[in-house]
Amino acid sequence: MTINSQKISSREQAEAILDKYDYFLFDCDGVLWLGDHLLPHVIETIDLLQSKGKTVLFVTNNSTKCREEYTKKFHKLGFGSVTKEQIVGSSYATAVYIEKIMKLPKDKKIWVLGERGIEIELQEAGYQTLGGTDPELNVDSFDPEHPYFNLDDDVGCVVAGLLFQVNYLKLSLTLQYLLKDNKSIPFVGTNIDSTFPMKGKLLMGAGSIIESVVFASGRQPDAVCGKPNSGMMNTIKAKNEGLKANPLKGLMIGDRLNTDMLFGRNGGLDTLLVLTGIELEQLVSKVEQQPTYYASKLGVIYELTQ
Ligand SMILES: C[C@H](OP(=O)(O)O)C(=O)O
Ligand SMILES: [Mg+2]
Repeated sequence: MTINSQKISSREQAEAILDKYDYFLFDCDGVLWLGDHLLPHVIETIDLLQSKGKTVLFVTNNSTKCREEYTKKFHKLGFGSVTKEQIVGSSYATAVYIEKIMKLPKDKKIWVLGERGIEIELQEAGYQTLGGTDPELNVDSFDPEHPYFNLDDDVGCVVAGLLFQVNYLKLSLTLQYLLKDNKSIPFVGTNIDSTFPMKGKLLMGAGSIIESVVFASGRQPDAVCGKPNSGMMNTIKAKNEGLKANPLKGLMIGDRLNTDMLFGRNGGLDTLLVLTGIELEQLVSKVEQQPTYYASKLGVIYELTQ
């Protein structure tokens, strides 16, 4: 297959990108950073865009942090001016979905298989969460008599996402709620990423955690809210009228084809794949739907324009 995607490797190409787009949507893991390791010249690239008056948004599928915690991470890593309003995470997208689309009544509780980010966003939306990071669940040995096995009849939704503190009890309790009431409690996933990029390694992604309870319960999630779900794009467009009116003024930058690139394309935006995370250059020519552009890393936009 031929490559239709344009590789960003000259000053003219980088400047053309700066001229053409008003909205820059950035994926985070694999684009800006790998864990706490900042990728080269990303701060300079973001500063360059902001100095030109571009709208810069951060759209991450990583549900382990809420928007508030991401703001702190941005500041700690040296992105001085980033605000909570610029961040859209899959944990926030999940809370928006449950509140606005599913319209789960606020007196219902939500069982969480995941980290703090999910709990905080759901609590900010007005829901009481169960499970999640409750220290009661961090046990070394499995006890089928654990009090949590007295299932709470007020649980009206199960949310599953990326979990670092995985254990048998948390997975088995999630299974109980997925099977409860003839499998009728709504089941929502944060995102489908099979893997998670860490410096030089591929780790387990949220999708792989979710798949374990999918397999055990024989159920598929009723919704998965992160990229490429269009609900997340609609949330962004609702707050950015110019992007809604003219999606081609937007560029989605990411490191994964089946989430970031699909999300941008489905939203009507152009796309830029960077090769610092999940995908390798050889793949660009092999996929049917190629990104509009690709680049070795995000920082080339800054480097080529200096
Ligand atoms: C890796 C991904 O985060 P993102 O790349 O969307 O920031 C995820 O947490 O599954
Ligand atoms: Mg990524």
